[in-house]
Amino acid sequence: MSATLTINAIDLHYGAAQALKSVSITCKPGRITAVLGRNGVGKSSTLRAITGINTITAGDITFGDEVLGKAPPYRRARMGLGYVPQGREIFPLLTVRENLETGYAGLKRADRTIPAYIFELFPVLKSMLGRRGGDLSGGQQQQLAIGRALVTRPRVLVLDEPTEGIQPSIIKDIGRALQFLRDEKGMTILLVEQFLDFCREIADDIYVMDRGEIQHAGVASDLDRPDIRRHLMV
Ligand SMILES: Nc1ncnc2c1ncn2[C@@H]1O[C@H](COP(=O)(O)OP(=O)(O)OP(=O)(O)O)[C@@H](O)[C@H]1O
Repeated sequence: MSATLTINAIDLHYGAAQALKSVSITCKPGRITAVLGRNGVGKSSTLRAITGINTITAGDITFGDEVLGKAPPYRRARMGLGYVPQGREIFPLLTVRENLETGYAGLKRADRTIPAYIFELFPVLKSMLGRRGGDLSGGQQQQLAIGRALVTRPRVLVLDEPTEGIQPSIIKDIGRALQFLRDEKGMTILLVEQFLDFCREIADDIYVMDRGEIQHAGVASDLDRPDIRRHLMV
């Protein structure tokens, strides 16, 4: 069921400005891959290229043995790409249940249920099903955004800075949830992060970006190396 996500030498431009230069990343099933780097180095652009929100100008992205090509975001979601955007983008006026149900759009009628394991990972969502999304704390909204992505039955889960602005106890819950998805569901997980300790703890493979390029590809323990940390210092 799971699939390898391969980003192969992609470029991305905003007008004349080049944001990504020949970026290559391989995300394997049952592993957590983290992309690290300072503000503005191209991390979110990489994720938006994967989801199809932004169009690449060179290279290709494959999902299993399918080339994504020009597939629009909704088709990528149907192929099994789950996305948790930066800033969460939950619907503030919809209830928690309705937010989760927005994940049904690409599913066959028979699959339109909320898998029970989502409430085991994030019990707060069950107790707040009738509350409006906008009434939740930032951390609860992040759990909701992850839950909504899981409703779509992803094979690959892509998360943009899931710990940003979140309190430590909820960061721990999110870390445990990602480890569960990796270990028990064999999911392919790619996350962009600036929080090094979080990556050191839960990531398997890491990529360090600087100025639109991958500067280092390795394993999480490389984050202890001074030459790698140098790329990450503000
Ligand atoms: N829509 C856009 N139009 C023009 N330039 C953009 C756009 N989005 C991003 N950029 C530029 O592209 C570069 C990479 O931005 P990107 O958001 O991918 O970086 P990032 O590493 O995710 O940073 P952050 O952590 O701040 O989100 C930056 O120079 C940024 O200013």
